[in-house]
Amino acid sequence: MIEFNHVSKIYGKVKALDDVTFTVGAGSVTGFLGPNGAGKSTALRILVGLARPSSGSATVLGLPYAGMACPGLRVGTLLDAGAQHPGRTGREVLTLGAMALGLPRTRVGEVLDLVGLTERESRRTIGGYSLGMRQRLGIAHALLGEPEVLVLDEPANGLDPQGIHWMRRLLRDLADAGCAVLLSSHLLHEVEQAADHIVMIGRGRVLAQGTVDELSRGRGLEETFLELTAHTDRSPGGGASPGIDAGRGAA
Ligand SMILES: Nc1ncnc2c1ncn2[C@@H]1O[C@H](COP(=O)(O)OP(=O)(O)OP(=O)(O)O)[C@@H](O)[C@H]1O
Repeated sequence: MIEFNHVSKIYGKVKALDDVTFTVGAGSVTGFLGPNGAGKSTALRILVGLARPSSGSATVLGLPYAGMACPGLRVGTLLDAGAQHPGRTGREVLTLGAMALGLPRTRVGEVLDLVGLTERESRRTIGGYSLGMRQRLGIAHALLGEPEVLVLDEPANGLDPQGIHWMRRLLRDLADAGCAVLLSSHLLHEVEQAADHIVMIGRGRVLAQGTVDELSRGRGLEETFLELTAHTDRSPGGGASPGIDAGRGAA
């Protein structure tokens, strides 16, 4: 469904991604977990054709995203909920999206219901939306085409506890219906509760991957995450530790 095949990306002196290989299968919620600057957004941008890999390839449903006939119908994406036009109403954004995908306008009401935005909220301009409402709108937009694959970058940012619970349920239901969901986040507990598979990334490299149980190693995912990412900080003073087998788990 989603395949990263030895993807590397170099920006000047920064190796944002280094030989990243993993797969997200149908019917799975895969958490893409890593600290700030680990390379998560870069990987998702490459997946949906917004950036080119320096080497390797990323495909969705067996094809490069840019090579799909109408990717919006099969692949739902939410990369930056804050990037929506503040002067448009939520309903306008969704109506434009539905029209671009050749979908009936009735689909707008359906996705609004799915994400819990009311009719009244949908008629307000996005400039007045909370971040949580923008996230819901972004998810509604991603769901317009009833996609087989869903790619979400930090979708829980700004959601309150009820919102996070709702999103978890939604992603589970979508996966149970056969959707392949890739959920990028640096929020460990969000990913732990929403995902069945985890890919941990640090400093551009896959540090480990497997089921939540496999990576928890009987002591909790947080311990594994902290151990593997402790020395992968890209900020000043951070640096890779020779004690970490950065290739562990990479297929
Ligand atoms: N367009 C770019 N030009 C130069 N460097 C970039 C660019 N995009 C990303 N980088 C660098 O690549 C590295 C990975 O960044 P990326 O945004 O993919 O990480 P991330 O895991 O999504 O982080 P966060 O959780 O903070 O969003 C960082 O060192 C970042 O500064």
